[in-house]
Amino acid sequence: MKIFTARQIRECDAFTIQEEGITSADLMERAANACASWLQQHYSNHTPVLVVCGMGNNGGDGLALTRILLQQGYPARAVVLRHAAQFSPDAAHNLTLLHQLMPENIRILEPGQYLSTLSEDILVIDALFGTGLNRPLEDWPASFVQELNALSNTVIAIDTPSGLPADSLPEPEAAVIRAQYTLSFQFYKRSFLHPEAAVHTGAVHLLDIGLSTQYITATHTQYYTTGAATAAALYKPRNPFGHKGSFGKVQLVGGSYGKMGAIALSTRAALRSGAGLVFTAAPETGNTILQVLNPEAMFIAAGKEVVEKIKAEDKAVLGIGPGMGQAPETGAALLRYIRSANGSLVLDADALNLVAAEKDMLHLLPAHTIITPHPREFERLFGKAPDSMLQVELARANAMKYNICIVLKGHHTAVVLPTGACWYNTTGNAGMATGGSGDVLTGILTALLAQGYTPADAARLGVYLHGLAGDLAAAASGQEALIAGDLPDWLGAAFRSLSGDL
Ligand SMILES: NC(=O)C1=CN([C@@H]2O[C@H](COP(=O)(O)OP(=O)(O)OC[C@H]3O[C@@H](n4cnc5c(N)ncnc54)[C@H](OP(=O)(O)O)[C@@H]3O)[C@@H](O)[C@H]2O)[C@H](O)CC1
Ligand SMILES: [K+]
Repeated sequence: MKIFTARQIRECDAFTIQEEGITSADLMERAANACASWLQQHYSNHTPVLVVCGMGNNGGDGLALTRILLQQGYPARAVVLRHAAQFSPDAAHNLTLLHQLMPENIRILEPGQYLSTLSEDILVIDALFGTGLNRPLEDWPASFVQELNALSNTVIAIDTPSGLPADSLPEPEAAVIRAQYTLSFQFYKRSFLHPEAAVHTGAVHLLDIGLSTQYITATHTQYYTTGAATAAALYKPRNPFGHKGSFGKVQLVGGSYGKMGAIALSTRAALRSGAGLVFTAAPETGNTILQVLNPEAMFIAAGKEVVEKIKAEDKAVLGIGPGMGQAPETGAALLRYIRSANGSLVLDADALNLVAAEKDMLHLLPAHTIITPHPREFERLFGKAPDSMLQVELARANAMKYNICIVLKGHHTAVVLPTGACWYNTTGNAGMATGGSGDVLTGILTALLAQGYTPADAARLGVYLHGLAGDLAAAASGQEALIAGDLPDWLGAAFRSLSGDL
């Protein structure tokens, strides 16, 4: 799904209005009705609702919503902050309609006025500012938001939590609503996909308000989300006439004293991701444990106690790094391999730390190599960024510079392609923030490459499947109990969901 900027969303609104021959007030009515339906599904009409409105169109949505809720029997009230000289035309129109229906349920707050005490059972709807926010909140609106945040009431934000920009991240101390839910129209706003915003958005629900598909299809963006539809489109069902030679050869390289488990996890994940043949290349000391853990995989001695040589089996796709350690012999072996490599390749963990220590290696990476850093490994490779969105921008610059795919791991892992396109993943949960999760991802990605997926497709599909396996595992055993070893066991169900078979 495409992610648009606030400016593009405004254009999309205008395009839709023109295309359908409707008024902007009609579109606002549609938006307010979508919110009302969501609320109806989740809260009975005995729930007291306070809609806190601004004077722009976000406030207009809030005023229209108050009217619709009143018509549905909710005890709903609106307060409007007089933060500007005038209302937007559609907000003014909806203020009039609400006034005609229930004038006593509207209160206008003048600058410096705050809500007096609010009973805890009141559901607060935040319709102060949406995508029209054009600067950080200051003075009265800022302290008003801080005051709302201090209450224990449930807060539901309309379109965006007020104070949160759509296309950038706020300063850490900025006044931004903390909502339990955000009901956002049609699109993710880019900021929602970054961890700094999660505390403000709460759970995000996208409400379809029928914006123009023609505009959406024709409009360029470099930012996307990978959801179920994208993943299903990327998936290539297994050829029923295939044999083990048809599904590729995976060779996972890594392991060292005390870290054989990492490469064992990658191996298991590759086995569960459809690879025809899987080899584990690890130090000899790991032979017994690795063969016992994954009897389906073949063992290759890559050194005595540490990885000293990396040699690809015929036509194998390599995934290098899990548990590999950073011994000098290992670094030298990696450099030798990368100098000669020309096929698909995944680099993770210690392989990335070795590259970070010898940055010239970045220039030697075969085209479209997939690297899978977590934010700290990323920092060692490419330097620091002030926030996670600027870190993605740094990733885009480096993916284009080195012609590689960067899988920047996080809450919404960003898959950054050599074209500069960035795909935010939408599966996964905090239970997966546990040792070994990344090793599993390396196995999945390498197995998909071996089966002929392009690096861009393998990266997006692999990250999605990894997160979905985590979601299924967490649904079964809870996030706390989730361990990386559970993930390969849920890959089968994750794959099946791609063909609608779940
Ligand atoms: N996306 C859709 O499909 C639809 C969206 N709708 C809703 O419209 C808003 C966007 O409405 P817009 O009028 O463009 O903007 P806002 O209501 O978010 O805010 C504009 C007003 O806020 C003032 N402003 C902006 N920043 C600040 C600030 N930091 N402090 C104080 N005041 C601020 C601005 O005044 P200026 O001083 O800048 O002139 C405006 O008064 C979108 O989010 C949806 O909720 C439509 O209803 C339908 C479809
Ligand atoms: K809002």
